[in-house]
Amino acid sequence: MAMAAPGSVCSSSSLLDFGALDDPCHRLCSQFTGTRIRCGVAPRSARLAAAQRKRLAAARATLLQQQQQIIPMSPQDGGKDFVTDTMPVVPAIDKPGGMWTKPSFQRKTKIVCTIGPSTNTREMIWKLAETGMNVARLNMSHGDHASHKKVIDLVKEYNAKSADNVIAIMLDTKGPEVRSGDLPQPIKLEKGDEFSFTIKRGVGTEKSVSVNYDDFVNDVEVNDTLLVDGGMMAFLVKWKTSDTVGCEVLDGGELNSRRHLNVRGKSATLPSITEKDWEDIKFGVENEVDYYALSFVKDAQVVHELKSYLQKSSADIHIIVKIESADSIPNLQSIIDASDGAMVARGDLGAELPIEDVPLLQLPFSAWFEQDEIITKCREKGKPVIVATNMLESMINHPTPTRAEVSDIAIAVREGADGIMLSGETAHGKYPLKAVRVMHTVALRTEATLSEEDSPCTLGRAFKNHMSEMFAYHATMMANTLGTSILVFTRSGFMAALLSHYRPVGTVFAFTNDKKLQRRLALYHGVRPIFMEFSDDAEETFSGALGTLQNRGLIKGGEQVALVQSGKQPIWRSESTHHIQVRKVA
Ligand SMILES: Nc1ncnc2c1ncn2[C@@H]1O[C@H](COP(=O)(O)OP(=O)(O)O)[C@@H](O)[C@H]1O
Ligand SMILES: C=C(OP(=O)(O)O)C(=O)O
Repeated sequence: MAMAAPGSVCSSSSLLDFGALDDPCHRLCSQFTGTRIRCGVAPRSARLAAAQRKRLAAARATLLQQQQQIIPMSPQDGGKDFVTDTMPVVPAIDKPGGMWTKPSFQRKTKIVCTIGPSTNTREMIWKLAETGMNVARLNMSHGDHASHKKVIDLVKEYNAKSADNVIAIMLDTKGPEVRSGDLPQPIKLEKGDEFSFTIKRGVGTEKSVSVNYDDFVNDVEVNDTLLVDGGMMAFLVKWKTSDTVGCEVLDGGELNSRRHLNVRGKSATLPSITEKDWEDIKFGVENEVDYYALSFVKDAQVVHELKSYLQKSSADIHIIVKIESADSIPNLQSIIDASDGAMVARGDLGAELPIEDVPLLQLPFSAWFEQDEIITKCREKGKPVIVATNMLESMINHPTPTRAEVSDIAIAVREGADGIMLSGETAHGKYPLKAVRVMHTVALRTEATLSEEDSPCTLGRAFKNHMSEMFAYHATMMANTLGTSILVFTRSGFMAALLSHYRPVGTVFAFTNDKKLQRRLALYHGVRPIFMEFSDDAEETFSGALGTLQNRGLIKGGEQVALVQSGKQPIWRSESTHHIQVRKVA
């Protein structure tokens, strides 16, 4: 039975609609309606809670078993290594069209890969995608439009050819970042050496290099500490003139071309969206990217400005705000409210703030779930969060990660990040595929250890008022209890994002008739987006979706699945309808 929404009053018995009824299913779900409330409200009895925990553990064990069967392996990464030593791996299977294995859809935390010289070919884009990349990031601080266009076209070609995988494209703006200029060759500097940074163009000698930002000399004071690449090298400012800043080297090293420059504790006074950024944003509109990662956002105003530009351009591109500037911290909440998602850009953040503050700032992305206003926004909008930078830094040059890097990934997964990001590891590293595979495996392992209690707190004031949230919540609880996947049918992505936010144990298969939405959903935690044409007949759509999953080996006959249909744009009725069913796959 379906129910009318929003605003209609419903009894608990009308909440759930079972396509293929069976007794255990009925029993479990009726236990749920009205009683399965976490976040401060105790379960009905300890016995019930223990039974539920047991069921969840069993569901997780089954899922993990399935996941272990489909760990991807690229030909390049073939052979034994630490991953194969610890987990069963299915050998690569050659498929027509150069696809040699499926990525594991069941990893919930998504992997964002920066594309650069190591990976900007057709072969590498394919391999990254098949190894586990979910989002391809283009860093506009490097390369030109022609090289980024080539990558966009390759990702689109992959998406068009891949039967069951889709990659989102994220354009990361350069932003008001301060960088040193090009150098003919790297400069070696030692502690105590004198070196200067100048706003004069085209300087690149043993003693001085250009800086791309004219107000640099005004922003910097004598005795400031200047950091290169977040602290790889450090300089003490000793003097300045109208165009040059003279420094003494505190921590030496090798200075390469176009390196990040930060003044410890200060943000540059540049506008958040520079002229170059507007050019790049326009390029993103023309090439229909899925996300902008907006650099150095200091306040919500800049997000509104970009949104209104996108609206005028009729461009449906979501904005991920990069939190990387000291100035953004006091405005964190309004920035997040204005955005479609956020990135903890730890590189610049760790340079502008004391480095020991960075993990504390990463924390609020999960702690937000306990902060009323932000949890409400997250729940209503299901905004994704990406943790970025240095996650597998040592793998730029080495084939295995450090233990600390593995722990860093595990922490981000436990904190509930939607995405974890690779930068230099995939852009210019020696082992891009191995890095993706390590991320994949560590995320998968960590997710398998998380209990339902680690999911974000769910019930609050929005629950009482918002029909979609209530359905997303109950669908999650129901699917968790039964150990099922969830199928959601969505035209706007809203219900899929809500379900993702509730972090169900099983995969959320999000069926959509919109290819752009399909790509966008690739970033959302636990969501496996699948394109399908919807029929006017709901039953036809449902059986088509179940058939697709069965044909692809994603569900098996006899397995139960939960079906959820959003109320905003129902697939089979003209009036607004919400619907949850549990079905046994034929
Ligand atoms: N499109 C590109 N073209 C050339 N090099 C790139 C590109 N994207 C990334 N890189 C290289 O990979 C490094 C790491 O990527 P990322 O962390 O995104 O850059 P950065 O830290 O410089 O902002 C960059 O410093 C640059 O050397
Ligand atoms: C992701 C980051 O930004 P970018 O690499 O673009 O400087 C960062 O600073 O962590």
